[in-house]
Amino acid sequence: MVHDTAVAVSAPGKVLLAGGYLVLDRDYTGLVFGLDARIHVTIQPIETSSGVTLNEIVVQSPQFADAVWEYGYRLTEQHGGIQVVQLRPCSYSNAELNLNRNAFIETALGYALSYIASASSPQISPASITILADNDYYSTPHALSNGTSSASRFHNFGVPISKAHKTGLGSSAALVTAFTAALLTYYLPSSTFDLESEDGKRRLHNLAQAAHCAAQGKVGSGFDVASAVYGSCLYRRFSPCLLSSHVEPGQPHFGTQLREIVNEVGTVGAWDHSILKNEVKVPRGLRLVMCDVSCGSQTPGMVKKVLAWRKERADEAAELWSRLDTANRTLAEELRLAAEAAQTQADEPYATIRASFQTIRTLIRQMSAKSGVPIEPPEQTALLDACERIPGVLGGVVPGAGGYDAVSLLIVDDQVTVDQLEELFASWKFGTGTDGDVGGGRVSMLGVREEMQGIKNERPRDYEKWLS
Ligand SMILES: Nc1ncnc2c1ncn2[C@@H]1O[C@H](COP(=O)(O)OP(=O)(O)OP(=O)(O)O)[C@@H](O)[C@H]1O
Ligand SMILES: C[C@@](O)(CCOP(=O)(O)O)CC(=O)O
Repeated sequence: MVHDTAVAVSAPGKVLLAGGYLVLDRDYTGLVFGLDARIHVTIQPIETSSGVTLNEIVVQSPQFADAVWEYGYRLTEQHGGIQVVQLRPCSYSNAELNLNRNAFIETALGYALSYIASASSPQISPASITILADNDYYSTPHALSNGTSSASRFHNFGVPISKAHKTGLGSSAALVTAFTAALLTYYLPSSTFDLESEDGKRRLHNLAQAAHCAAQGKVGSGFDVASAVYGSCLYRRFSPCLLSSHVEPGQPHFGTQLREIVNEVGTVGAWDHSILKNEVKVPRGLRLVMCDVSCGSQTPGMVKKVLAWRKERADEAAELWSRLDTANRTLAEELRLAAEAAQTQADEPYATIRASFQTIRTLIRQMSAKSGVPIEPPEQTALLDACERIPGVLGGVVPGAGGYDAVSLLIVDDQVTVDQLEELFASWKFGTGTDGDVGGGRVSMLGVREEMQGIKNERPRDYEKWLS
């Protein structure tokens, strides 16, 4: 049963097609595509038959086992914001509760409620929140991901989230962004917050970045949250110091400081990130494809190692990054020009796009060799080379941080090309990687493609079947 006041919001996943590592530095941009795998969040009042209301917010993710989190909340003194505390269902022991914490949900809830209390009213009514993730965020049975199955739109994975194999589409960023947007829309009057407005999106972006960084315990570039809000874009990061100027949640003044940071007023002032949406296009008749290389973990500490190389060999790194940045921006530009051209080039269609992919890959392999980090390891080189031999594949890269997790391809959007890729993957055996735990995995195409739109208001009734 969906309540009249219910709110539903969805946010897309991401792929950083070009600009991995460079985007950590404000001198460079990242070419990020939103993906049409979304995380959907619905929020509605808790119905109590007895009329007794408790200060409780229940969050559930019904596709997973043990995925119910109950929170109590209270307004702290001296503008410390709203403190949320996970409640322990009677049947749980303390040990079990520790296992069941969800840092992304808990942090996003604390940050959003603190902002709401400071920006509007500290009266927070009890609510029930349901999270639903499109199936491609996690490795699923083959039939599900290629859409040939009649299975549920939101597959029941039947395992705890920690046991589900992620495909790297940025579930935590899409979750934090959709979750924050749903809370702001539900609790704030529409005169104070409107998701459709530029100002609403900007405040959502700032708040979701703050919560996501706090939950993951580090300040990354934020390209994933940016694309969850804005969809595909050319992204330049915010200065990390913007988020180091507030006290911890619950401490005096946290609520006020958070509101000032999000609203870009007070001592911190305006955020300096940039989002260029019009610079990013995919020509008609082409599409992005994501391939899940389910064959082992990514080497931990890749970012640390690349940055250590950059520090140690500053001149070498600066020269390489400058060439890589030019190649990345050229790819974005070539895509945009081809998308805006009235007709495709007759003789050698998309030759410049193909060349851009090749340049990027060459430079990434140089960065891999110089830094000793397997960004495009030999196994991925072999896979990408094989994909690129298919005529309808214009090019491919190891996206984001690279490694052994995934490849992204730009292909001609036709069945022949998809069939040829499926055929290639059916017999492809991924080789053994350098860190010992990689090998023998299969490659599969996810059912996702690029998505231009970011955060979106949805109709709560569309999720009725999955709400308890
Ligand atoms: N459907 C979901 N329901 C509730 N929490 C989820 C859900 N999906 C992801 N999460 C939260 O996000 C965490 C995974 O986030 P993490 O940043 O490790 O991965 P990711 O964002 O998917 O990966 P990547 O950055 O490689 O794209 C989970 O441990 C869980 O806390
Ligand atoms: C290496 C980095 O630039 C990209 C990581 O991307 P992904 O999580 O592999 O999609 C890190 C960052 O931008 O925060």
